[in-house]
Amino acid sequence: MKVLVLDGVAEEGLVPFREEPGLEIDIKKKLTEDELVEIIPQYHAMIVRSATKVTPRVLDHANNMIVVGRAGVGVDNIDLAAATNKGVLVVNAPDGNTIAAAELTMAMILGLSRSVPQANATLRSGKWDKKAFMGVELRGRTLGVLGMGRIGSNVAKRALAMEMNIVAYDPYINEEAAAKMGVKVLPLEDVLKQADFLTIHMPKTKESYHLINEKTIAVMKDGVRIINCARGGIIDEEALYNAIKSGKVAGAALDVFEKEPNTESPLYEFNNVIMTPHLGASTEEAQLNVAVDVAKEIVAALKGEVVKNTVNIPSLDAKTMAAVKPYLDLAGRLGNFHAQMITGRVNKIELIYSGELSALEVTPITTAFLKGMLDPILQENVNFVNASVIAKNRGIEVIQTTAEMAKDYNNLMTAKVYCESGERVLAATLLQGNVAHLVNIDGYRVDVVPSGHMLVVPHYDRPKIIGKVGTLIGEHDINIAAMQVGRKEIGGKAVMVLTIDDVVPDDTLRAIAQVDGILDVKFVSL
Ligand SMILES: NC(=O)C1=CN([C@@H]2O[C@H](COP(=O)(O)OP(=O)(O)OC[C@H]3O[C@@H](n4cnc5c(N)ncnc54)[C@H](O)[C@@H]3O)[C@@H](O)[C@H]2O)C=CC1
Ligand SMILES: O=C(O)CCC(=O)C(=O)O
Repeated sequence: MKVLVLDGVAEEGLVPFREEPGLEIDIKKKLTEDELVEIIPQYHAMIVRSATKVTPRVLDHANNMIVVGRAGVGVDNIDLAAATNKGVLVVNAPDGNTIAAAELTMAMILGLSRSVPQANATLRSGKWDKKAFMGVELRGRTLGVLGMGRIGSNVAKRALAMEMNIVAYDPYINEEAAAKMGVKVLPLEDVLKQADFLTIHMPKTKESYHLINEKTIAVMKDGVRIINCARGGIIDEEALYNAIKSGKVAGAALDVFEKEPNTESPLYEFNNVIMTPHLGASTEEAQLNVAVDVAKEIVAALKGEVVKNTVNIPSLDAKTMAAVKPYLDLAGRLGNFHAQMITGRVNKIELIYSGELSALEVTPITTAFLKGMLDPILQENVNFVNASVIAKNRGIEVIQTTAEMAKDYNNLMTAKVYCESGERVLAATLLQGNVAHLVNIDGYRVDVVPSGHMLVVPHYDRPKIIGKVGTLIGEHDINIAAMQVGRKEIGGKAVMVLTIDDVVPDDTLRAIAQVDGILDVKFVSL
């Protein structure tokens, strides 16, 4: 398999690739979208930092791509919807550069409070100008933190050591944990009102785009200083320009910009604005950390192992993964079995998880069912990443419910598929040794290991029918390995499941279907 490494990801961090036999690494600096589109089909994985834009067009050509890794936190340069649709897993390395970004933020806060870069520049131009650089102390001043995640909380911790008061806004934060740290969580407006320094540490999303704008700046204290080491676009740069010009904002420190690279901006006009070229993660330690972390994740993804930091599918910890893993195979088989039993458009899928299963994280099991069912039906590549999206895009309603009791079983997965030709129900359980057993077909009890070639034959429960089917199969030299009949009442409808050693030719299937008393015949191969 081939891995493409872009954007100057630290080469010394790529050890996990070099230790993996059969992986080839291509390291390239910067490619245009056209260049990327041309070479991308040959790669199975790719690592980027923030410079490369992984656009829908790039992904559209990434026909062998399994995983895209971001050596860092922010994945706003990767089109997640396009990656998911294409079935490409996106992983990041969210922990490795936290301290680097938090320390740059502290440098920005201190730089703003004491005008270090400006004083340095003035001195170098030959002026000993003490009067121009009267600073302010941080001790006793209030730092407003917007976004109290990994970086925000590390900034708060460091600012507390500088005896600042910390107020924070984060709608998704655990207030108790923040309070224990000595941070007061407040509504946005209160944080804006109280902050002497305001620092941003949230992702750029629809909600956070231009969160700092003319209106929110108007709420802030006169003389506030604003720091953004998170993402460009969270601050409306025009509104910031006007607020600095009017003196409302006493200073700003920006590591990130709405458009990057950014070498020209009206903000360059002001001496009280400090700007750095997206250096938050640029420490030797952070770059080594993120490269190692993302390379490990990519190796795991390529080997089909548990991946921790998935961005476009929910990640599972090792314990949860171990619990659900045997059911993924069962669900995949059940889905695939269904795909071969139904005819016509599927409208709705209802999955009921009973018994022990009801206590598990069942969403990945649902995904495994969808993959098992949709993969044989659709032309497009269906995998764990895109199975749910594909179902949704095709208007298939997927309902998953749980029930504590599973009647006669410790665990039972029941899959009801509603399609144009009606409703079909299959139920399966895991018995000893984690072996999947199909235990119900359309309400008829059976006990079949869903594997290999099978014939499912609904029929009337009358003498000679089973014998005729056996004869027809035998005439084609096909050996029957096992047979099961499920019926609800004597002489009513029944279902026969034959496990056979070979593929049954179409003309034999037609001959079986014509036997008097046979209602249908389906050949299922797993
Ligand atoms: N300048 C640079 O080189 C670097 C920038 N970053 C950026 O810093 C940001 C924060 O990174 P981490 O702390 O690692 O992420 P994180 O995911 O640990 O924390 C983000 C926090 O923001 C909160 N949040 C999300 N939407 C919000 C909203 N609308 N309002 C208020 N809070 C909101 C979340 O609840 C979370 O607690 C990211 O945008 C990341 O891309 C990260 C590393 C380096
Ligand atoms: O890779 C970098 O230099 C930037 C890191 C960053 O912005 C992030 O991790 O979100």
